[in-house]
Amino acid sequence: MVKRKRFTTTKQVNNILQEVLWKSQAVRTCSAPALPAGRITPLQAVKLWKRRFEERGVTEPEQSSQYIIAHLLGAKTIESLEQERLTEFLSREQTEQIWKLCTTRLSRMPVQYVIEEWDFRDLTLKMRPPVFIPRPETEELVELVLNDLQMKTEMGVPAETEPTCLEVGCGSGAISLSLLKSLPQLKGVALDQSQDAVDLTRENALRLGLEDRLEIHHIDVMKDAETLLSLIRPVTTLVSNPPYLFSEDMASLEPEILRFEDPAALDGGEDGLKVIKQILTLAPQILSSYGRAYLEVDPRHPPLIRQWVEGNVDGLQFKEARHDITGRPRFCILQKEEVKQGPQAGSGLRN
Ligand SMILES: C[S@@+](CC[C@H](N)C(=O)[O-])C[C@H]1O[C@@H](n2cnc3c(N)ncnc32)[C@H](O)[C@@H]1O
Repeated sequence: MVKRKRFTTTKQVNNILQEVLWKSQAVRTCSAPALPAGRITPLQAVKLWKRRFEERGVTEPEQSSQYIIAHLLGAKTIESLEQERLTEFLSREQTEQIWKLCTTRLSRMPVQYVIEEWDFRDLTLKMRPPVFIPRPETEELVELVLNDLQMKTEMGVPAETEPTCLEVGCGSGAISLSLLKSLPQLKGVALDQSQDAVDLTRENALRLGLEDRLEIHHIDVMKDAETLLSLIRPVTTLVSNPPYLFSEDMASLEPEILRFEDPAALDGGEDGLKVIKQILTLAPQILSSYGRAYLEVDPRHPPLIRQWVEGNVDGLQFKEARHDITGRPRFCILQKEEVKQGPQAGSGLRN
């Protein structure tokens, strides 16, 4: 399968210098560069826009130009197009479309929003600002959950514990929809505090024909915990890529993120743990016995989470931290344990 790859791999890129450059070049209004006088080929357009992006300090100039032009030619990548296609003249309408979308990219809108779709594992998802654009490391989180769930299935899970999943903070639906696509027996519930995210997850579920196995709710876990607990039955899997950036790091995000993505999707408060702590507090009530929670986190988080859970949450055990392909501890796995009978059994947060 031809797949587009995200070029920026982390949420957090210090790009202050580029922001200064961008401002000093006074391209805030992003006036549309003039259309070429004569006819040009896709390859010439790629080159021309790569140069223009470079001149204006747009990140990933070559990939941006290539993805936009490939998209307008009905392909995912330039490499997947035949040489003939790349060297024949574009029509006037095609050229105008390329100019329009590339000019939008000059405003620093991420390419994923410009072309209105992106690939996540084997899915192509609709993308719309300000809903969070899925990152490559989250594909690793899905892989981790799938491996665990597949292992359980192979070991013969009893019928009464058919796999069910709750995702907190579904965004575009990337995680839930990937899990459902790979596991036909899985049913899921996805929620988000953002109505835009809820709408986009619903749209993506419909496009992929997965809507019958995914319940989607507009819920803020910080404010509507009771509504959530009254809505769902205990699930075997709780998964989340929550907002986990430390607030102080928000200002150094690249302009693509700062200007277009919902800050509530990224900002995890002073220590990046605001939403994570709430999810873990609720986890013992959300999970069925021995059900597991899988979280994507900042590399500084795993020891803090372990310590906090041990001191504050009954009935939940920190199992392990897993590393991403770059070797950084980015995923936490926790498991619901049976609590010995007592006044606080299964109640989540300790008093
Ligand atoms: C980092 S994004 C992840 C989106 C998607 N799961 C993905 O991996 O592409 C975090 C998501 O959590 C949502 N979120 C943030 N705070 C929340 C809260 N208190 N309750 C529910 N969802 C929340 C945001 O709206 C955002 O969609």
